[in-house]
Amino acid sequence: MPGKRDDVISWDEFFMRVAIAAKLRSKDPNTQVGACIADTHHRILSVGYNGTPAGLDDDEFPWESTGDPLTDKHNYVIHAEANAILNYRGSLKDMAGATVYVTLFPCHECAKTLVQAGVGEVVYLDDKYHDTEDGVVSRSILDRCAISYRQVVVAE
Ligand SMILES: O=c1[nH]c(=O)n([C@H]2C[C@H](O)[C@@H](COP(=O)(O)O)O2)cc1CO
Ligand SMILES: [Zn+2]
Repeated sequence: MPGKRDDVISWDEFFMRVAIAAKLRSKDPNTQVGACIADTHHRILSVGYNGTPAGLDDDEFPWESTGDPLTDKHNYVIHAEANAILNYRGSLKDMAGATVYVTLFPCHECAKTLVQAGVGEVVYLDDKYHDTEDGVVSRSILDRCAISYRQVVVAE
């Protein structure tokens, strides 16, 4: 077709770029994560990033891995994938078979939450915790629940 642009970005790249944009909102100094959930019709359902619960001021938050349960950031932060699910204001039925684009491979808590939300596929960018125990458990959950996952390469 004359005049038509052919070099448009793919759906994968588009949704991952949305996830990358979301992670730019994260105040975590060590790891920023973004997630974008797209349904089977290529419609964006929701977006999220890792942050503190509403009411807990993320500017005042210490954002440290102290090892002390009461102050350690890991016990307070809501993960990007969980926030993306919680940010959705429609029916969870819409998430059936949806694809989650996430800039970091989901932890085991997010893996099981995504499964239970009805998500059908996980597409991820970074996998820096692949060799940790959590990474092994996370893949075990996704494998046993027959949720496929694949890595994409998108420039950040
Ligand atoms: O799936 C995930 N989703 C997600 O939002 N996160 C967040 C939680 C923390 O704010 C941060 C991890 O911090 P750290 O790399 O310092 O342990 O990333 C972490 C993971 C995977 O570990
Ligand atoms: Zn998680």
